[in-house]
Amino acid sequence: MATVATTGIGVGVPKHQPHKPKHKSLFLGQRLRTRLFTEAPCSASLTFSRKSKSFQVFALGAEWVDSIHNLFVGVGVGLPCTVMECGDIIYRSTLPKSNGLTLTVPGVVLALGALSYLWATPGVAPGFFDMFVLAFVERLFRPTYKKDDFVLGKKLGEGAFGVVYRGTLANKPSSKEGDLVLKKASEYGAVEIWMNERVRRACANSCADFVYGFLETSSKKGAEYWIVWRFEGDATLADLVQSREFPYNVETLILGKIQDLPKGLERENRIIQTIMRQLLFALDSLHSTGIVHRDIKPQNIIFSEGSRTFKIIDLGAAADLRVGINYIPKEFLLDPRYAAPEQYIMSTQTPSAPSAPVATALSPVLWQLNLPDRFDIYSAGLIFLQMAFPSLRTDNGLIQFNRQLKRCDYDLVAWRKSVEPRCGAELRRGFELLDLDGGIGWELLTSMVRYKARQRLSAKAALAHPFFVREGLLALSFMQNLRLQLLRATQKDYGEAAKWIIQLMAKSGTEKDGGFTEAQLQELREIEPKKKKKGNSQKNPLASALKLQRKIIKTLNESMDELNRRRKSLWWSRWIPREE
Ligand SMILES: Nc1ncnc2c1ncn2[C@@H]1O[C@H](COP(=O)(O)OP(=O)(O)OP(=O)(O)O)[C@@H](O)[C@H]1O
Repeated sequence: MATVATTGIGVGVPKHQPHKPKHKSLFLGQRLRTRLFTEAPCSASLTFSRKSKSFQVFALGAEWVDSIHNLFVGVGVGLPCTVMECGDIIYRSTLPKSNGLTLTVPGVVLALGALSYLWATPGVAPGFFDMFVLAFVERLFRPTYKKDDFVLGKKLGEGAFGVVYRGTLANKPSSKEGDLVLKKASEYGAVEIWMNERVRRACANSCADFVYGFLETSSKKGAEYWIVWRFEGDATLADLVQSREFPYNVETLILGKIQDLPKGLERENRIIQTIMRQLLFALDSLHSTGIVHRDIKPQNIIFSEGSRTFKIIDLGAAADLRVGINYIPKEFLLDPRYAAPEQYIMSTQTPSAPSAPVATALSPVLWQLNLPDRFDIYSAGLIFLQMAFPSLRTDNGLIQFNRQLKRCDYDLVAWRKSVEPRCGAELRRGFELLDLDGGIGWELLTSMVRYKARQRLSAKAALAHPFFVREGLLALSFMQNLRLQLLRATQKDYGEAAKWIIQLMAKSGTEKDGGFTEAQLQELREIEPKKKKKGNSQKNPLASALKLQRKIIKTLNESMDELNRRRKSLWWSRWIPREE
């Protein structure tokens, strides 16, 4: 029996027929059957007459299996006979022998396209595997805890959403394993537990070592989330940066000893490079799994004494864009000192994430449209600046810098031009540090701190930047130079090009042929920003209608957001363990 597989695009008689039937009626019958076999997406045994009836029943049943088979084999892109050997359906001996899969170029391209979509950031396929296999297995094997298993110690910090304590396991008070950090959190604790669980499975080394999280409800205190980590160390990057010894104090921590090198810019630059590399590495791992932190600042970067690296803490404001958790385009919980100018990680035009499977399926598209990871990159860039310029390490210094940068339209080069001629010794030293090795540090910094998210480097691209290659700009190899050129090319904003094309379209439009004429485009432009003018809406009924329409859409969006938020908080918070 020969197997024929089609998607049903091709219809009709096979292209080559070495043996035509002698009778017309027989020929028509043959056409009908060919049609049937080629139009239905099925595997068919091309046997004659009586058998074909029983085959039709089988064909319906096998339809699903075959549609998947067809997708990957790629048959059906074109007419049937262009993608399969048809042979002659009357003389079975001329039919090709079944030889399993027939690979075609369009089929391979289609399959590769589908695979790369499924694996593109934030990763649809790894997401399904993580949620339905890894999470499940983890739940079966991990130890569970309840509040009474812990003894609370010294308070380490108190934020708007929780209190953090040092603590120990009640049954192992003096062991290293018992050295813990516990956070008692409000409703945002649920998000933090979700993010920590995701991170533990996807990139455990990037964030503080998460132990367990659970919900405790009591009639007295109501609902409380408890989140438990291993104690990583005493110092955050904020503590270390504030020291007069910075960056030499970090060198001792990372290497465990003092280097036998003279103190100076070169050595400081190396230490800052190491800190930035570790921070970007942690960010890259987070972003690759679809999580955007949204609160990157020195206070949330802890030095892990065990691994001698910097790790990220406090995932309470993070958004998981793989499944849409904590992603509400118009809502933000930001530290204004480190927040990127856009304030939102997703365009406010993007509706809130729909149900989890839909959000997951669309996540690569939304990620590419918004590049939400660039929000964290801006914050990391500010940390780089603070490390280079001691005067920006205080709150006041940073706030003042942010004001100056805003005045320069977030253009670091313009900021430098405005402050450098009259700057003091400290600021000058910072510029000198960044100008080492042909200014490669400054180049990286200006690629991270930019107004437009799309123009900022991703964490992965930043890690590939020549700043992290020891030789510096002048000693760059051909390949490194090529990589730098590529980085610069990908940083370019193509928004202007898009505007130019629209403009061109507008110019080519005429009243007769359709398209926008320049005059119409001008009209549209006038409706846009000047609608705030008094009395303008009365004069322009179209503008009033647009305003009303926008208001309705806004209200609808807000209600949908609210509904989504409620629905979302239902499905995933079921995964958070509760104290029995
Ligand atoms: N795993 C850890 N190991 C050691 N110390 C930790 C760990 N996690 C948190 N800390 C300490 O606890 C402090 C507060 O932690 P965290 O930032 O998570 O709490 P928070 O309530 O969100 O605080 P804030 O709102 O101020 O950011 C940190 O600054 C750090 O000093």
